[in-house]
Order: sequence, then structure tokens, then C-alpha cells
Amino acid sequence: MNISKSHFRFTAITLFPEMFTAVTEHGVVGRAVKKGKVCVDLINPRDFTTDKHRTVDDRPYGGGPGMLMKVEPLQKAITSAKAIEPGTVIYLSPQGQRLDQQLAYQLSQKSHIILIAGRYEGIDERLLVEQVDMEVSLGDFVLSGGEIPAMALIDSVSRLLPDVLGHNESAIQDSFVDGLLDHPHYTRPEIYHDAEVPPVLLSGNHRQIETWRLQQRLGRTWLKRPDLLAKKALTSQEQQLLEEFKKQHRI
Ligand SMILES: COc1ccccc1CNc1ccc(C(N)=O)cn1
Repeated sequence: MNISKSHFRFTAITLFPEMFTAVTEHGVVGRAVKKGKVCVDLINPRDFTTDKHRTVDDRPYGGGPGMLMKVEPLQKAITSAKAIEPGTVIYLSPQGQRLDQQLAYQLSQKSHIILIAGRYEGIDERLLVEQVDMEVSLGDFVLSGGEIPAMALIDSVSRLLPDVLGHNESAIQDSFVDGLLDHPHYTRPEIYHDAEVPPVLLSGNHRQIETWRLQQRLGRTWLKRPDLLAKKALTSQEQQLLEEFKKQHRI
């Protein structure tokens, strides 16, 4: 594995390192890892235990159900991650800042992100305060661990790194970066279950096609995510396209 110039490092601290093959061995991120553009190091706190049973969980002060991640193995894992290369420590938790495309872009400007994937009911608050730079959440729901959110973050950030996406894959990025949803997509056959492809897409008139796609993005954002639209200043052309879309969709 060669280390290329624009080299980005993720370190995931996790009790289930084997889960991460989902991103390190598949798809565009898997290829980026293989090409040495992205490096994903995996550190298991269990490797820093000293007791016979290799204990990684501990009981919560104050009682109550559930366990917490044991402090010492986790602390040692974080220290070893920082020893590889100083980095931004991100804890995936329901209490975190919502991950979105804008945050993914911000994170893609860094060079090393250390991800703590919590298990059980989480981690000791003192360790969090002392070691965590940023808490990030995928959304308002609870998972059994932070591994899936960590992999989502690795994937969303890696796609934004130079040379990770081929030129014909990067289009999808634009449709989110300017705050609109994507337009509908069509491929062969021209007639599928009696439904046809919108004729404009077969016209070869690229300016008309781009206008149609913009109108679809504006209209679908209006229909499905008016909250996103409210945050976006529209040009007069965009406002006109949206008005026309609304007329066609007057329910
Ligand atoms: C009970 O689990 C926890 C409790 C506290 C912290 C972490 C965990 C691990 N679970 C997670 C992690 C992240 C998200 C998210 N919404 O991003 C959802 N669940």
C-alpha cells in the first residue's frame, strides 16, 4: 500500500474492528484505501486490557441499567492513536452535532480524524471532556454502537477528497453542496413498465436538459424538504422555474 501525496488518515477506536471492512474493502472508499489515498487504522481498546478476562466495560457510578466503556483501555487506545499522528478526536453519539454535507466538507480539510465508536451506554464524561474535540451524530436515533456512524463519516468525508471519486462520480456531490435535493435519474430501457423517460432527456439539447434538471431539483426540494429551500437564496431564474413547477404540481 503506497502513501500518496494527498493522504488522509482515519483512526477508528472500536471493539469491533472487523465491521470496518464494509468501508475499507468495498466501493470507492475501498479503492481509495487500496490506492493509498485514504488510510483507515483500527485500534481495539481490548488490546490495552491487562486483566485475565480482557474487560472493556465497567459499571456506572450511581447504578442504573447498562455498562460504560472502561476508562483505562479506552484512554490508552486514544493515546496510541494520537501517537501515530495528532488528530481531531470525534465521538459518535446521539448528543452530537448533526452530520451533514457541510460538516463532511469541513472535516475533509483535516488530515487525521480519530473516531471513537462507543458501545454499551457510552463513555465516562471526564474522558469525553478531556479527549473529545467534537461529538457528531447521524440523527436522532440510538444504535448499539458508534461503528455505523463512524463508517458513514469515513465514507462521506472520503468521497470529498481529491482523486477519490472519478470525474463521472463527483456530480452527485454538487446536488447536495448547493443545498438542493437531486433530480430524478433515468437509464435504459426507454419504456419501462409502460412508463417513458422524460422526452427532454432524449433531446440531446444539453441546455434544456440542465434547466429541466435544475427545475426538478428545486421542485423536489420544495415538495420533500421545504426546510432546505427556506435556507437557500434563489436567483430570479430559479424562482421562475420553481413557480412553473408549482403550477404543474398544484394539488
Ligand atoms: C447507546 O449507544 C450509545 C450511547 C452513547 C454514545 C454512543 C452510543 C453508541 N450508539 C450510537 C452512537 C451514535 C448514534 C448516532 N445517532 O449517531 C447512535 N447511537
